[in-house]
Amino acid sequence: MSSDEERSLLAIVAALDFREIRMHGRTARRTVRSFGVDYDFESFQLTEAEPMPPALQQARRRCADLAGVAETSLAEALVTRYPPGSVMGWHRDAPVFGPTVVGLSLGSACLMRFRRGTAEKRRVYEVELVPRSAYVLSGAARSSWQHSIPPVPQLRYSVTFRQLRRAAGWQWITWARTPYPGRPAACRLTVAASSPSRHPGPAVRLTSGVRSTCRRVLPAHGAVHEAGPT
Ligand SMILES: O=C(O)CCC(=O)C(=O)O
Ligand SMILES: [Fe+2]
Repeated sequence: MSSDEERSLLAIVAALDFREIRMHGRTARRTVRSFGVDYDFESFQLTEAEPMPPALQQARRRCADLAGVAETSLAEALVTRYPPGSVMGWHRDAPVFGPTVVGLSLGSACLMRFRRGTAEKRRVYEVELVPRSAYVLSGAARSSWQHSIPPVPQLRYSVTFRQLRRAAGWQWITWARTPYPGRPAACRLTVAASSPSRHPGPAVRLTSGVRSTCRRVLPAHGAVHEAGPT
């Protein structure tokens, strides 16, 4: 995406009416706005949201091309506003969403961290997300690795495009009630066949089309906690 394209998309995104997120009884510092589908972080419920404005549909087209999926399969656009110092805690995207997630970064750079494994064996990797770039999370990077955003240095926006695991009907709402440990078999990952020691990091495809292996960071750097309502 060019600087001009980013500027015009930012003008639209920055003017959106963002809403607060309450998770585990606390209000996160980042705020969000959903299009297409709305996901409630506390009740794990999906509801229909208003359609994406044309500028987001255009961005979705580019992101769908990058990921090699049909643009209409990216049913949700979640716009997140990160004020300086705000974070996104460790998570995997809910199993109600499909196998491919595409994220677009706007405004300023941040890191995205990845981890998996139990505490003593845990490895943490990170990639830099530069503004105007997009990343694709699929395979194990989507389903097995957790990801987080450590405190962002400056105001940043992201647009996360996600598929619904079941496009038709509303049966998947019951899946959304099942948090990760008990997620249905259909949500299991396609783990890369490569040996974990040779390819230890998650394969995250960035805009360049290069499958980059993330840089490993010390486990101590992996802690990202939701900041309080300050
Ligand atoms: O800010 C980002 O790009 C990460 C967004 C994310 O992880 C999510 O929306 O689930
Ligand atoms: Fe995520």
